[in-house]
Amino acid sequence: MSDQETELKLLRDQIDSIDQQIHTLLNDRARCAQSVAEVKERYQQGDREAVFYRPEREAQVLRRVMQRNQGPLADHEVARLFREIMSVCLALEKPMHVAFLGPEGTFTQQAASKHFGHSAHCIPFNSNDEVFREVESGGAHYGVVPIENSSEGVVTHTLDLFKRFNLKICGEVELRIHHHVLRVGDEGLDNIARIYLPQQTLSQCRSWLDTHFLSAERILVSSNAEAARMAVKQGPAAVAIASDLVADLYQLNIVARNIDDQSDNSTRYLIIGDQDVGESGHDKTSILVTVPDKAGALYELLQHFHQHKISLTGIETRPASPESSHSVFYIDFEGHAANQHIQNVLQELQSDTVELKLLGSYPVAVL
Ligand SMILES: C=C(O[C@@H]1C=C(C(=O)O)C=C[C@H]1O)C(=O)O
Repeated sequence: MSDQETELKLLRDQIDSIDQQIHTLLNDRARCAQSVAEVKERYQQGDREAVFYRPEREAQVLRRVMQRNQGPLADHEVARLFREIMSVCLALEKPMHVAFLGPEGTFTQQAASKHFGHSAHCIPFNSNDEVFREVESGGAHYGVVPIENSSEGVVTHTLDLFKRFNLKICGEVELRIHHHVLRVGDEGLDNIARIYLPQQTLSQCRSWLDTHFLSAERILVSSNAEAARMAVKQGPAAVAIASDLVADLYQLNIVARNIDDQSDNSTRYLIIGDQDVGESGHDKTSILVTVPDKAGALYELLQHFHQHKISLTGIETRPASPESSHSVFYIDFEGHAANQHIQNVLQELQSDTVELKLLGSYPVAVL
């Protein structure tokens, strides 16, 4: 055996022994999760199913993993591993069904996998309305819907769905968005006649497309996956703008990478469900408030937050309805509704508003 082989053998024996320990520990952890499930079921009252998924606990586990990490593995890499470990443990307790805006390969699907890990069963739906409906009817445990993109702003349609459906926000997840140019064949960026892409992709990559392909025809489609389907169907004259995942799914070549106008382009998604989430120690609360359309209404609303020193993380105005004399504000702020000072502000807001809908308190995104 050469010196190199001897040294490698020693190290690989060490790795084998560590793997064996990790393996035993993983199954020990899985057994604990099974016992946790038994306890949850034993204490469940009424005929509702026990709540197995606990976002606040998962956020705490992930935060602790990142805090205690000493390397050489990067914080987000160890957290990603633990994310998957919790995903398999939860699946052992109860397989989670998660609805997302499809088709297969959307950024929303990536967000769902990032949040729940790969052991959750993610099911595509044709619209965000259908995702809300599926969760409300109990067909899926949770849903994942886009709420805000760093370059495009808030997805107002999602906000409006919270008025129509009685669902809670159980979590949030942020996803870095990377768009690429996908194509059949190896012609690089030459001879492109048509570009298939959805509207939101055009908004996020417009300057790059104007600089590189001003003359190519732009054809708007319903999703990045649909763009890829068209690029496959039409051959090398057509390209799709989509993600790595879509490139893999449709076996297209990536001929230009990361064409997003904002290098840190990211989208925030909300996890919707029918569950009140406990405190994780670093939480956010979202509310919908309806106020009369009068001068100073927003000022009065915001004063309550100012007085209680509560930081707002987002505020968006939505029209109540065309004939209404009310405005609706969607407000996100730091803190959990179980905290006394948040309860105080909610009470004050209640007496100042026509309607206050508490959409939920949930852990601030960890990954
Ligand atoms: C084990 C539990 O159930 C689930 C699995 C978790 C885990 O694997 O750590 C954490 C929270 C829950 O989503 C628990 O509630 O503690």
